[in-house]
Amino acid sequence: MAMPTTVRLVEVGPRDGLQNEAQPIDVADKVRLVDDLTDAGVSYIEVGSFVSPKWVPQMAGSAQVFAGIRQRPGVTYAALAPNLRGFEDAVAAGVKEVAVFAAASEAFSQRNINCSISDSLQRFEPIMNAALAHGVRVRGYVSCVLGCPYEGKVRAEQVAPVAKALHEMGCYEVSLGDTIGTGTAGDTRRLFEVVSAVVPRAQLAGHFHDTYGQALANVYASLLEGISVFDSSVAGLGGCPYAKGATGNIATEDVLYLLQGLGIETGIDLERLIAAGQRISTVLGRTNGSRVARARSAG
Ligand SMILES: CC(C)(COP(=O)([O-])OP(=O)([O-])OC[C@H]1O[C@@H](n2cnc3c(N)ncnc32)[C@H](O)[C@@H]1OP(=O)([O-])[O-])[C@@H](O)C(=O)NCCC(=O)NCCSC(=O)C[C@@](C)(O)CC(=O)[O-]
Repeated sequence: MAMPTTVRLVEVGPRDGLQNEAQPIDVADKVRLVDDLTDAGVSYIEVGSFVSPKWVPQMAGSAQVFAGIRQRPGVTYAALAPNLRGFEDAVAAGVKEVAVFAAASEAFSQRNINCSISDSLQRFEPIMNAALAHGVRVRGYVSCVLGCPYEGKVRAEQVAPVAKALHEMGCYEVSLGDTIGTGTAGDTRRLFEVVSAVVPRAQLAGHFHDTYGQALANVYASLLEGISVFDSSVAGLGGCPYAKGATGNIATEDVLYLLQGLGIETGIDLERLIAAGQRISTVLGRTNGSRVARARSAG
């Protein structure tokens, strides 16, 4: 399998990253983060979520964030939508791309979106129809692809039918999420081998959390499997409110450094990205989760 020559990074820091913060974050700080990421050359930014504020309070101001950001032509500014209500709110906020999210584990599906996997897939159907009517593109997520906080190990054979269903209902890309960051490079290779039998590799993405320090190895393993889209989070922000102990996504700065070392271009300016991550880390009063950013600021 040839390694891809170009990679697209999906920046999920403003959404996956900030959704898990305990402290309130001002809309202005969220807007500044998205604008900084735009200025760093990021081509895809997940800005927020149109979910119930009772479930994820931190995403409550997403419409205001969309109203405040500078949108550069050619950059995708996306949001999560768990149901038709969320989709309609997203469209009203001017969102042109949404993501629906399912899980490979029943227990996580219940805890995260309060329904079974099969009910969630049915709930997405009206979103797909409405999206088609509004010219909105839909990306799909499958959570817990390598492990579940409630059920333990998850087999690739559990992931494949969920990814297939999302692809068949019209998601142009399906991102496979190692929500709790327990997966290894071997697990990752097997996952993509199995799932690519039902969804083409060009329409699959990898979404790795770094809880066990394996995320960068898993990105490399995915590259060896021909995967060329990765979700990452500036400064390694994040976690998941329904996956206790899960740390942030792999830091965008660290993936970028890996890719640059492989001669793979992304269009992102590493120094500006580091500055964006440092600024939001300071606002949140947290240690920057990017090893590359920490090393650069120490030097
Ligand atoms: C899906 C629901 C809404 C079901 O929640 P529910 O309680 O079953 O829904 P409901 O239809 O019974 O509605 C309950 C209340 O929520 C309201 N409501 C209903 N829908 C919306 C909406 N769209 N926006 C705003 N409000 C909404 C609705 O109006 C009602 O309000 P009330 O009458 O009680 O005042 C809920 O479970 C939910 O919002 N879950 C979101 C969970 C979430 O955002 N998780 C994090 C994202 S997933 C993730 O991080 C993983 C990922 C993608 O990064 C990949 C990985 O790492 O694995």
